[in-house]
Amino acid sequence: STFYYRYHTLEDIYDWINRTAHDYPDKVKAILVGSSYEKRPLYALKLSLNNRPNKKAMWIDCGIHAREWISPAFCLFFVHYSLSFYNINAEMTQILDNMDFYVLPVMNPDGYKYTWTKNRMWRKNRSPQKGTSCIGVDLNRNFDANWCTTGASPDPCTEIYCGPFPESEPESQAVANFLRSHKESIQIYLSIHSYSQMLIIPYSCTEDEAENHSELYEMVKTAADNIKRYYKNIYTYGAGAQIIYLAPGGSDDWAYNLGIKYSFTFELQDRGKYGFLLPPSDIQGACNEALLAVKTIALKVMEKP
Ligand SMILES: Nc1ncc(C[C@H](C[SeH])C(=O)O)cc1Cl
Ligand SMILES: [Zn+2]
Ligand SMILES: [Zn+2]
Ligand SMILES: [Zn+2]
Ligand SMILES: [Zn+2]
Repeated sequence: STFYYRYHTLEDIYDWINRTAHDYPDKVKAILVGSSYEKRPLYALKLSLNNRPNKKAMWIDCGIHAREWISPAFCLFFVHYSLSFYNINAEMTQILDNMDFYVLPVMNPDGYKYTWTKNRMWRKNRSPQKGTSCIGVDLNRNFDANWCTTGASPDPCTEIYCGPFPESEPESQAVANFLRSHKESIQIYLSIHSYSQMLIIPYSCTEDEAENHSELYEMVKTAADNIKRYYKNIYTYGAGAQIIYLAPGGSDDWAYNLGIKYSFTFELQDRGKYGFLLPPSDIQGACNEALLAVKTIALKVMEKP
């Protein structure tokens, strides 16, 4: 169906979440992990296609930044692909027999709604701030990882506002709480963003190297090589502070420091031609590329002794 190759309103995504959980009651569970500032629910879908007990899990969040519409599109695509190709695609079957997935399709629903109704280029959440009419916190500067140092701003009127304190926002707090309470089973963290076609590993919040840097680097290099080989598209890869910018308070760095040693941020298509306004005709290609990177990383982690 063409459903997965179009962008969807927040309401349609909520309907899709409920329908998917309803249609696959023994494989998919909708977990309410929290709510947004404007009291919209934050649902994560737990995919468990093989009822082998105590499987490790991968966490994937989408839509932390409102204008990055390809991100939620990938989360929907990924859930659909997993359910449709289990016992059909060998690699996906191997992964799903070994690993559960937690997929949070829209981490910033208030912001996402706002991009459909008021301002397509909105990035932050929609929480009002004291002493100013400026709205919103950059949720990817609100996590407790070198919080609000160079690369974030204490000014609520900027796009990279870190918030009044770490985890000040209901959305970042919900994700941090869930990861804290599931850190024994969640082995891989992945946050989906756009644009610029990058596969980012820790750290972004400091120039220091992550302790398993060479292992993480090898994983994203292999993933980027696969994307080049199968889809003729170029993704750059490496530590955030090296390849994009020094920036603190990101979810991937925080998850890494929590102990989730396989932590990644993907920046999907494109490289600037359309940027955040990636046309629906490019959704399929962007999602296929991201899926290949997810498979590459999942298989590498499974191979680890
Ligand atoms: N830890 C991080 N990982 C990735 C990024 C890049 C995204 C790209 Se939109 C951002 O700027 O929030 C930023 C940070 Cl702070
Ligand atoms: Zn029913
Ligand atoms: Zn739980
Ligand atoms: Zn982003
Ligand atoms: Zn981005």
